[in-house]
Order: sequence, then C-alpha cells, then structure tokens
Amino acid sequence: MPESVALAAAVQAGRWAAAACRAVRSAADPSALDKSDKSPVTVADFAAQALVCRALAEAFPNDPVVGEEDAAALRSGEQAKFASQVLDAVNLAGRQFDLPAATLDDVLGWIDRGGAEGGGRFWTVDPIDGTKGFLRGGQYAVAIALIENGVPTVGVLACPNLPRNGGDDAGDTGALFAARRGDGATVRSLGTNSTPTAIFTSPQADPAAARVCESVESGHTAHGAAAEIAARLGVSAEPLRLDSQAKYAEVARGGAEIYLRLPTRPGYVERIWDHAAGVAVIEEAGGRVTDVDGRPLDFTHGRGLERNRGVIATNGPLHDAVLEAAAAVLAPRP
Ligand SMILES: Nc1ncnc2c1ncn2[C@@H]1O[C@H](COP(=O)(O)O)[C@@H](OP(=O)(O)O)[C@H]1O
Ligand SMILES: [Mg+2]
Repeated sequence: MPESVALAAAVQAGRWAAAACRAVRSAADPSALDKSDKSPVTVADFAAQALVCRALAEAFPNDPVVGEEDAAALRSGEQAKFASQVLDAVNLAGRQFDLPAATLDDVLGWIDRGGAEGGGRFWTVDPIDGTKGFLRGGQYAVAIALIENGVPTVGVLACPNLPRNGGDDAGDTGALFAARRGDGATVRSLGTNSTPTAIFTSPQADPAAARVCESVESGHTAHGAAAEIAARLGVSAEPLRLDSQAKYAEVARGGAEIYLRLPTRPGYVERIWDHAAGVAVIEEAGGRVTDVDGRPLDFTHGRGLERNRGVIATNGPLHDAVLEAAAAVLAPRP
C-alpha cells in the first residue's frame, strides 16, 4: 500500500532532520545554550526544527505546527555566531537531499512555524528529543506527530544512534519508526528509499519475564519507584536506560515490554512532543499507553498533557498488571 501523504511528509522530515543532527555531531562536540528552564538546546535542535517545518510546510502549508523550539534566541545579536552555525547545519543536510540553499531568514521563518498552539488538526515536533542523550553520544530522536481531534494519527521517530535490528546487531545504526493509525507500524533505515518492515510488540504475558525501560536522567523519572514496581511484578532483568522516545520504539519492536515514566515531583506537566509520535508508533505495533493512573493521554490541552501524570507504555498484554503494581507503589493522584 502506498504511504499516505502525511506519513511520507513526516518520514522525509525525519530524514532531513536526522541528517542535520548527524552533521552537527560529526563536526565537533556540539555546544549548548541553556534555555530558561535550564534544559540544554544545541545548534542541531534548531537546525532539525527548521528542516522538519520546511518539509511539513511543503506538503501542508496550512497545517499548524507545535514545536519545542522558537527562534527568538537566534535573533538576538549576541547569538549571531550560533545562528550562522544553525544555517550551516541546515544547508549541509540540505545538500544531501539536493535541497536549494536556504538563507538565515528562511531558517528563522521555518523555526517560527513551530510556534502554533494546537487545534483540531496540527503537527507536534520535538526536533531533538533526548538532548542530553545527544550531547553525551547516547540515544536521541527526531519526533514528529500529526494530531487529529486529540488522537496522534501519524508518528515518526528518527533515531540516528539506535541499531535498526535491535539487540546485538549494531552493524546498521540508525532507525526510523513510522506509523499511521490503522496501517500498522514499521521500521526502516534512515537512508532514502529504504524499505519499511512491519514491527510488533512482544507477546510476553508473564510479568516476571518483562524487560523495563526508563530514562537515563533521574530528574525525568523516579528510578526508585520503578524498581519497586519491577520488584512487585517479579522482574529480574536490570532496567534498560535510554534517552528519548527510543524507549517507545524499543517496546514497539519487541525489544522491551514496559516503559515507565514516573513523576519525580508533583506538578510537572509532560510535553505533548515528548509522547505523541511514540504513542502512534507503539499503539499501531500492538501496545498500550496510559498515564500512571490508567487514563488515556489527553492531547487536547495545548502544549502539555495537563490532565495526566507520568506515562506507562507496554506491549499490551502486561498493561493491566503494570497499572496494578504502579497503583500499589505510587501515592494516589492528588
Ligand atoms: N521533570 C521532568 N519530568 C519528566 N520529563 C522531563 C522533566 N524535565 C524535562 N523533561 C523532558 O524529558 C525529555 C527527555 O526525556 P528522556 O529522559 O526520556 O530522554 C526532555 O525532552 P528534550 O530532550 O527534548 O528537552 C524534556 O522535555
Ligand atoms: Mg523532548
């Protein structure tokens, strides 16, 4: 079946952005600016958002995009050098795909396209999910999702550092996961014209045999509570720690059964771009996603998952058992 225009646009966007991220990483150790919330942002974050918005604008000029970054910092005179590095990264990646050279105004305009608030149909983009993983040479993902009436209907995760075949087969690094509601989920290499292969979650129904994945960063998920949940389930394997939505991808392709993202402090609101693409991919592969209280993720409240706390994603068969264990370990919802 030919891929839908929306999925094809998201795949292309993911490839362009992944090429920019790789170009920045191979050029030098990427430097980071600190955002107002103290999370790092690099040349590659801006270049990747520009390229994703450029690809989406070509296919869907009228669709709003809710992106993680905005171009304000790049417009300040103090950041002229940083801005010119972003332009170079966009054009370096663009040359790989025979794109016409862009100007700095083009790039700032594309990044600004990501400033929408949402609506009935919109895209959400995390140009580099797992920026800390990117900085330390670990996992990161370009995450792109189409949300229609609160449902992620298309999701793409481009993971430049994830082995495509999983497990120990690290020979072919770089994997792009894609899903469209109703059509299943696939993995392919990051190369142009690579063939997608269908992926499915693991059929494992014995909680004790499950593999759990979680963030590397202890500030992003409660590692202690996760260990307690795993112990209740009888899990013996050590947790698999990965940055970014590569965790959703691992569960979607059967490399793990459970992804726990447990609140570290009350009041943190998860960002929609940290989850929407992962939800589309994992659900189409046969998995389930809720918050820690078993509620579906609610993508109808702008940039945050205001009505949810934490996230639990599983292969499907284990979901109820994990929710039960989480309810026993976590304090009740305030
Ligand atoms: N206190 C917190 N709890 C949960 N997630 C947080 C957090 N503070 C930041 N994050 C989010 O965690 C994301 C990375 O998740 P992970 O740990 O799975 O790699 C960050 O995305 P970015 O890397 O795009 O900034 C950021 O949005
Ligand atoms: Mg993110």
